[in-house]
Amino acid sequence: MTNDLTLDRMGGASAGDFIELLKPRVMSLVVFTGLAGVVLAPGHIHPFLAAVAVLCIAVGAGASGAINMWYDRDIDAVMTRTAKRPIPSGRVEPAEALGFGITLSVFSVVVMGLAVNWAAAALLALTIGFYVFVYTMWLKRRTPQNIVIGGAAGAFPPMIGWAAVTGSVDTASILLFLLIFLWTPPHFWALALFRNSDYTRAGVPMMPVVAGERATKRQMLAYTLILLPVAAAPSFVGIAGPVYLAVAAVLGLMFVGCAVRVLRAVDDKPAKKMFGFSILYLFLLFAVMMAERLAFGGGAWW
Ligand code: HEM
Ligand SMILES: CC(C)=CCC/C(C)=C/CC/C(C)=C/COP(=O)(O)OP(=O)(O)O
Repeated sequence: MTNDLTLDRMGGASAGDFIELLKPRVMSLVVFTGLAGVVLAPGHIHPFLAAVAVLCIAVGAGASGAINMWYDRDIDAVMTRTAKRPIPSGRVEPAEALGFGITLSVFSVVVMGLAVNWAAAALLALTIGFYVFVYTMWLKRRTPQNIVIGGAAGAFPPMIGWAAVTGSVDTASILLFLLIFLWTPPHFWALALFRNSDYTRAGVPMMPVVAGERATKRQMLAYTLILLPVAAAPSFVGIAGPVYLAVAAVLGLMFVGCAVRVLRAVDDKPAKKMFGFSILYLFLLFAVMMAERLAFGGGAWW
């Protein structure tokens, strides 16, 4: 027996390789926003069921990441950032990854349905399907709007968490969806700007490849500006209060500042900084929303 994951072989691949298929770093923030949906929703859920719901979101998100890696194995092999992934580097067979992803997808949806409710399960299934079929298989290789439309997949988790508590979709949960939906283009295009050569080599029509750097940067600025009122809105529909509003305003202006610096930049540095800040921005917004809710209770006091 050994604890070393690399020695813990499963049909030629290590357990660590299968964990890598779940895209754990990207999915951590997805799970965090899903947890926020659970915390912010009105009503009560048993803490054990809340944990099951968040776990199902985590497993479903990871599973769809594994299917994405199966489908994208050809382009992942030619991009520097992704070439060392388990499938292109030959550590995991494509069929193994696909089977792993499908099994975990079905498992996450069925457990969510049986243990929590079928509204949350249906939304989870929709999200997995959106990431796999709409983003990965349909849009990613066809249009520079791939991540604008496909980005909806990453925006669903708070709605899934919310539905786990309420069994429904509400205006407030749609607002949380909208916040992530509008955040995704500046988040991703910041990365695409400094990974432009990867996407060009792989023939993926990301916005900087197709429309050029200048047009991409202008659109990023537009999205950060639209985000300002949308990110403030939770304080006006009862799911956040004045502390969140102040934080959203400051972080929102900083995000706009990042976009302005990217627009003026002659090198990659500001884009790299903006990508890092985008993750901190979304994490802090949802953290403060949750903290304020847990500290002060419902939105009626606002
Ligand atoms: C269509 C939408 C999205 C696209 C195309 C996208 C794309 C990417 C890419 C390509 C990376 C680099 C990953 C790597 O280096 O392996 C990344 C990183 C990241 N993304 Fe996104 N993303 C999207 C939406 C989201 C959403 C919705 C979240 C969470 C709410 C998210 C959270 C993260 C995080 C936390 C990282 C950093 C991972 C690390 O530490 O390396 N992304 N994203
Ligand atoms: C079920 C559930 C909750 C799903 C969440 C889905 C989700 C997080 C979607 C976000 C989209 C995402 C991480 C795209 C990565 O782009 P890519 O796949 O083009 O990135 P890559 O080049 O790194 O493979």
